[in-house]
Amino acid sequence: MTEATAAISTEDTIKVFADVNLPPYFTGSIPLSYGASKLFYEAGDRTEVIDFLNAAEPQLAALAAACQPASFGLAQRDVIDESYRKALKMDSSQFAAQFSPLSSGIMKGIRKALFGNQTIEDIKVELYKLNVYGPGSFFKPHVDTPRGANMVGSLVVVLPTEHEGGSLLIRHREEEFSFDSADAIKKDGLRQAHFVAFYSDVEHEVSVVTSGFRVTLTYNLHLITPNSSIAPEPNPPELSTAGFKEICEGLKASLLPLLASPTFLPDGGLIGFGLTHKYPFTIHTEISTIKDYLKGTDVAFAKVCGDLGLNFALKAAYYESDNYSHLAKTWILVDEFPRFGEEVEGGFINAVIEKYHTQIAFDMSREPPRKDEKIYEDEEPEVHPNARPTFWLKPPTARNEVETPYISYGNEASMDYMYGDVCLVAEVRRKAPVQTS
Ligand SMILES: O=C(O)CCC(=O)C(=O)O
Ligand SMILES: [Fe+2]
Repeated sequence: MTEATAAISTEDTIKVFADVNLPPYFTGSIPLSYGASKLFYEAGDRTEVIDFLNAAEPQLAALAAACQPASFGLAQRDVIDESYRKALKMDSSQFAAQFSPLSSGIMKGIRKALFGNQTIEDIKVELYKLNVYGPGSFFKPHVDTPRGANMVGSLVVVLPTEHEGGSLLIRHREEEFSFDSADAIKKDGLRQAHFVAFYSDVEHEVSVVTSGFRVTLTYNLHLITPNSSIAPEPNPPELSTAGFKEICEGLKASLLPLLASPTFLPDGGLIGFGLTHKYPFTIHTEISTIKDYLKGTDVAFAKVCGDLGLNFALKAAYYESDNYSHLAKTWILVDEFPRFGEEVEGGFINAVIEKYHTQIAFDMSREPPRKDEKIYEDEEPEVHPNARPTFWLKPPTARNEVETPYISYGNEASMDYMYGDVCLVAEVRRKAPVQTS
């Protein structure tokens, strides 16, 4: 490298570094969809509601009347000084807003635009106050008082009300940015909230509101790092988690000796668990995705299988329903809900076995037929040649029953239904016996 190019590139690089300047704010608008526009607040001993998609002057005046004068931080104290800040505030304990920066997607934008998804685990948003700026209100230039060591920024959401003035001015590195939310709100027909998020070190002010009411929700943005003093989520009470752990331990303690016993499924087989809870799905749902939704004891079954190193999966289980129940020993277990566009010949079960990847389970856990029960020769349970011996440790519950319609073929084609149940099935493997010749 020659000296000249080295000198030029150094200068260039220095210039690039000197000029780099990311905006210190993130702004945008968000439609206040149905259900996100209402705010409930305490007014004396009454609870009032205001809908920001339809807020007339008297309702805004009533909201203002329920507020208190807004203070600001000066030398570690909260002071009220109307020559510096003339505005009204309501503490977050006094109101509930349906609007949420999380469900509206604003937080996703803030994380991306202002915090670059670096090593930051998360940015927590905390509702701070509601502010009402009536005619003549303003807030002179200031930097927000840090509320906690991890506070990294503020989010201001201006709700769609008719007003003039009240621009938010942001200053950073001799640059000024102005957000005339009043104008923007008017332009989109009072349907959208406008927001600005900015870093904690950024100076800002609110210019004088000349008419109407400017209503804002303000939020603190906190940085959550592994070492931060703010816990991302409070730890749950001891009891609730201990219960789950104990259940898993109990299940494991009873399953382990069974698996270790040489007489239990000596050549391997399947163990099944009927689900305790009901899950929302249709025959178009991919069965494996239901795993993510398991609750309560159902998660416990899955966890125990996982901990014991058993392969397990959710399956749709069907049995021939026209057998007497004590003969219904053969189940078929399928990874997806069977669907037939074509006519089904030779019975549903056989058609599923033919068309889908199916495990055939021979139920070992049912009582054998009683001695005094009359069994006809042709009712004897037939064991399918590929059937695997199976124990239902908890029988299918029909709680997650799926109705599978199909056209059965007979003298006349007719519509038939099979009922299956979603359950958890785990594989019990035994070492293959040593071959002797
Ligand atoms: O209402 C606004 O636009 C910002 C108010 C503000 O700066 C504050 O509450 O600290
Ligand atoms: Fe501020």
